[in-house]
Amino acid sequence: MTRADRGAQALGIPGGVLMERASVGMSRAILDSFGPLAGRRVLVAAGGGNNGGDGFVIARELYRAGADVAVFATKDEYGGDAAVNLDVLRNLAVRLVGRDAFSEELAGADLVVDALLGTGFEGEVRGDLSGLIREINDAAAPVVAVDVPSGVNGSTGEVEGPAVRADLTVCAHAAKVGCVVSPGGDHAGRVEVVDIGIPPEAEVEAATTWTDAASLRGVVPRRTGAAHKYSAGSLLIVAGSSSATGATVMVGRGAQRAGCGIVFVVTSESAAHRVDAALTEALVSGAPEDGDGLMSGDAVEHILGMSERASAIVLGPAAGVGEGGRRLVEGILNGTDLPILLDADAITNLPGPGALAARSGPTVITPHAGELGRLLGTGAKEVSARRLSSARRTAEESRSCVLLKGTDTLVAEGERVAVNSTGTHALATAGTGDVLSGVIGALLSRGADPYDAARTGAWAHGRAAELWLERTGRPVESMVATDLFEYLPEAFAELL
Ligand SMILES: NC(=O)C1=CN([C@@H]2O[C@H](COP(=O)(O)OP(=O)(O)OC[C@H]3O[C@@H](n4cnc5c(N)ncnc54)[C@H](OP(=O)(O)O)[C@@H]3O)[C@@H](O)[C@H]2O)[C@@H](O)CC1
Ligand SMILES: [K+]
Repeated sequence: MTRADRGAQALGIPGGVLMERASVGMSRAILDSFGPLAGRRVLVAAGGGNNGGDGFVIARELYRAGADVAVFATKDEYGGDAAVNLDVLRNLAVRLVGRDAFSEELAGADLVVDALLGTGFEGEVRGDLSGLIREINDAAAPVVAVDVPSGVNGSTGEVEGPAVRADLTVCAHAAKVGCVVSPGGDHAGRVEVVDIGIPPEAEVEAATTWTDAASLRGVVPRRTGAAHKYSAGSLLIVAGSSSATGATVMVGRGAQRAGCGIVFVVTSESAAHRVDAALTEALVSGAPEDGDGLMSGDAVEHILGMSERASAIVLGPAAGVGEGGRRLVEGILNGTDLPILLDADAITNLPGPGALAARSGPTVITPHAGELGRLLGTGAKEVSARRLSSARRTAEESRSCVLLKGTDTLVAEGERVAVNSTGTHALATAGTGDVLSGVIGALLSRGADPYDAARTGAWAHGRAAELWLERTGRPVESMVATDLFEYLPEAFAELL
């Protein structure tokens, strides 16, 4: 955003013009959501930078719409465009209130506009601003955040102290990373983006992008006229144990619904017949197991033999954690250059992200915060607090593609990070991760590169859950992972 903004000014567009366009657009979005505001009381809390400057213009616009507007400005002296716009307010019947009147204004407000801190903020909120933020969060009135909820790091989504909880965040030019990546994203409420007139010459390629349907156009591999089952992608799934067959079945069915031509499964010897019965179209075989019914390190030879018929491998779900599992993962990683997705137990069986760096074949890992916290040795809490940097760091150290699960599923590879735009709380249920592994595995088997396979898989998986909600009208709590199979084809259809 900073580069785009500077680029626009370097082309000769004055900063004040950008501020005016941003704030007029934001005001329109505010009126669309909360209007009409004639006769209603609006309190604008404006900080000392350009975010506060936006607040001054919004105050003027909402005043023009008939609102009774009060403005509290944190600074005595302003400079630049913010000063110009504050001076305009002095000529209007907008009330400029001091800190002593802030709490009373807040109590009487019908709407609060948070223009304290925007993209210029990082770290922890200093001084009296933290008190203001706490008061805003305790107030009854709905809150609109300007550009970023104050206290949220707009570039990372990290939140180190108090941060505004908004009902609506109006962003200039593009959704800020901090408004969509958790925990910042959980503070933003609904996010609306307003055009501020940045010309294409000043556009920059963002390292962090939003995975929506448009960004996936042309990415999903198609089956050609002459396809046979192998050319349509053949996936080898190595999963499950004598006491856990469900995960294996869900990976398999997810892969089939994502267009994989043929699915092979290797699971524990004593579980193979049950998986075979549940996966009609797949070829299932059993591998040597240990006394606990987990595939043992001795299974490697059988698996590598099977892999000769596959174009990609999914390794992990419910395969067990321990010495046998570690030998299994190590043997497969070293034994083939096929694209491999590691999930669940396979991730837990890795000694660290560096263990993947030596692979020459493409690798995807799909941890949740707990699994990634174990892999990095930092713990789930640290990963949840710093999702973007945790995913980036893992991608760098493992030289792999990392999909970090969550309400804001992140896909990181090299310098790039994609934030998924689909999904619902319905997905917070057992087995959905297994389905996701199958979907991404299928895309890998069909020739998609890891980054595209992971972000397409995340999008389609989330979209299938949304479609289930839309079509059935049932409460989110009642979805089970197998419900996704019926809606995955429709989700993919939206991308084709
Ligand atoms: N043309 C443009 O530029 C456009 C910009 N736009 C708008 O400008 C916003 C960016 O403006 P910005 O760069 O002025 O930064 P901003 O978010 O107001 O923060 C600076 C203030 O925060 C303060 N502060 C910082 N850290 C702090 C801390 N830890 N704890 C407490 N305070 C802290 C810092 O205080 P200081 O360090 O100076 O004491 C200073 O007062 C952007 O989000 C968008 O809304 C749009 O209108 C489009 C056109
Ligand atoms: K703000």
